Amino acid sequence: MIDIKNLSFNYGQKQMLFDQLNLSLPAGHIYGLLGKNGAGKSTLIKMITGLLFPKTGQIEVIDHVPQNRRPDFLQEVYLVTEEFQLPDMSLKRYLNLYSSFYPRFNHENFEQYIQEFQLSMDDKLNAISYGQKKKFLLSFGLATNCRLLLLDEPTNGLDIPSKSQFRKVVASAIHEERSFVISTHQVRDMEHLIDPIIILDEGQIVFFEDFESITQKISMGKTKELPDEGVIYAESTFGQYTIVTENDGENEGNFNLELLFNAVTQNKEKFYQIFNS
Ligand SMILES: Nc1ncnc2c1ncn2[C@@H]1O[C@H](COP(=O)(O)OP(=O)(O)OP(=O)(O)O)[C@@H](O)[C@H]1O
Repeated sequence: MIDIKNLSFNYGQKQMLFDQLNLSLPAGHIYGLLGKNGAGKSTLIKMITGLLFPKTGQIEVIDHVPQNRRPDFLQEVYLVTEEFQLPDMSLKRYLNLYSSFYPRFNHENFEQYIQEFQLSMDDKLNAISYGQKKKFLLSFGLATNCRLLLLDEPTNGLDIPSKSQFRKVVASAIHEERSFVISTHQVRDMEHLIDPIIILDEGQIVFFEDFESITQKISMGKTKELPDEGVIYAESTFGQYTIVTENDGENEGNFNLELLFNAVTQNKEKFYQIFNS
């Protein structure tokens, strides 16, 4: 669905943000795109949707070159950005105007989603809160039935109950012809939703693994004493250590996405070795 080859990109005269980046994302998954501030997640998403163009290399998305921005590409891609502006009109009017750009827009689903998020068709888009606007955009994006949905920090601004509603509606909307890419720092909101996990660091994809292979190859746990050997990464918290070790095959173990992210970004070579041996 997304094929990126040897992508290089920099803003203006700045140093390279991506240097020969390669990434291939088949359909049917909810990809989690993680990275530190400034790693380039939003930039990569903009390139996938054709809002920014590569300096060198190729990007192919749903058999299209995104930068051509052809209508038959745009009707298959929906991007919910972190910051956005909505026109001064009701949900109903917005729906009447914009749903026709998406040939498979499902009005019934849209109504289910906004009901789930406790919005009303008569709500005015400029008279609802940031979190409510976000819920509206998520509902609209999911209901487009487009093949690629990109969500940049989708749970920012959502209250606690809405985060689980978000997980529920997103999980219900994925199928094998569709892909979602979710870029986020809110890793706790995404546990058990995003799979595979992609980590972008210093211009490269440093980690790209599915949940099954992660839990097969590494385990996470707590201990009072740090073992002499076998620890890939450790964090000290409240008088004990949370550790990541190679899985010896006996451990079912807990899974903690935040710990995985910290471990990978601090010990890239070791993770590369474990997952590529
Ligand atoms: N319009 C721009 N002009 C110049 N530099 C930019 C522009 N937009 C982003 N950058 C720079 O590119 C780098 C990547 O930015 P980007 O927003 O893609 O990162 P990110 O991973 O999404 O960060 P965050 O997690 O903070 O949202 C940063 O160093 C940023 O300063």
